Amino acid sequence: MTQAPVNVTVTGAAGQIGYALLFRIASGQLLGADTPVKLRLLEIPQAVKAAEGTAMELEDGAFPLLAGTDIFDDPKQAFEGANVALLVGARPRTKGMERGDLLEANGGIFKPQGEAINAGAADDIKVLVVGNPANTNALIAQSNAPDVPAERFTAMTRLDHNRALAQLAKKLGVSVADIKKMTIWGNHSATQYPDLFHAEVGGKTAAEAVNDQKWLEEDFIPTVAKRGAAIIEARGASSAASAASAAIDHVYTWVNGTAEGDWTSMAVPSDGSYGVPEGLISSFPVTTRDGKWEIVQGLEIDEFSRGKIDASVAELAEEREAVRKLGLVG
Ligand SMILES: NC(=O)C1=CN([C@@H]2O[C@H](COP(=O)(O)OP(=O)(O)OC[C@H]3O[C@@H](n4cnc5c(N)ncnc54)[C@H](O)[C@@H]3O)[C@@H](O)[C@H]2O)C=CC1
Ligand SMILES: O=C([O-])CC(=O)C(=O)O
Repeated sequence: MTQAPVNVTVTGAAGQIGYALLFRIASGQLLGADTPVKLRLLEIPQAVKAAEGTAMELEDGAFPLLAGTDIFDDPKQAFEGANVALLVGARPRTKGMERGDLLEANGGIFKPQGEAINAGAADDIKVLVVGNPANTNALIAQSNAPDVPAERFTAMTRLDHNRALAQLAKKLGVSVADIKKMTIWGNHSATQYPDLFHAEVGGKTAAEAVNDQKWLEEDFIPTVAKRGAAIIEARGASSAASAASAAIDHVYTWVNGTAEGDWTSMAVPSDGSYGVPEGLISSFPVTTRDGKWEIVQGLEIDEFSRGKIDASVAELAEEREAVRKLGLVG
């Protein structure tokens, strides 16, 4: 271990995603097998004891890369010196709810956390928001951290991206590793648009390889977009291990780069690309390199895709209006 440990702050550490996530971070899967990490866990006071139990188990894992675990119930302390922040802590939805129904309950969590990041995080801070509604919560945190470059705030659509890879691989009888350039556009909600017109499989676009517009429209898109609800229906609780796995993938790719000839999906602050209003945190195809992301430019968007992207972006604009009214963003 030659390098100084990277401070990783995880909120909602005693929750179900936290339980699946922390051990993978400690084992080196978030940042790489050569990077020691120091965990800073944030919980609400009532859940600190449970977080302490998880910290005991982390200790019992004897992870060579884990340089220590500290637990806080104060965001200011938890984000002090943070290099990476995973904002997971929020109420999950239950059967019959849409993620947007959580806006009021969860929105209030992300304003003080944005302020705490602004006040004390390290200069190279990278933030991933997982707590729902993830895109708009990321917008709230970002708007309350005016001294941190906006591009350091991202939200998670990697789980949707992974779901899209898995569904397509199953349909075509190929491995997920054979699929490149998958894109999720828009909001992490039922309006998201998983795009098969730019994804590639065996030298063709995925849409050509599937050659079945009815499946694409009536099966693939709704299956991916409503997978979270299907998991809640089956498990009685929302996705946890797959969400933790996607959070690991998101940060690992951000830090370590996308492969040549491929890209990933991340919800990032729009610069106006593809007609998405500036400032909305919307999912795009992105490449990453040297710890920075860039929106893939120049893709042709046909009428079908345009309609789908616009619908999801309109929902993001509505969510922004709603949190403006609640005084959570300027
Ligand atoms: N973006 C995505 O793809 C996904 C997002 N999610 C979302 O992630 C969030 C967490 O899900 P779970 O771990 O299943 O929920 P959970 O209820 O098991 O755990 C949430 C934890 O957050 C803590 N918490 C609440 N307010 C907090 C605050 N202000 N500061 C720190 N911690 C706080 C709670 O005490 C609890 O321990 C939910 O909003 C869920 O909808 C879940 C799956 C996928
Ligand atoms: O659906 C939910 O509420 C949890 C989530 O975000 C997902 O599984 O994609």
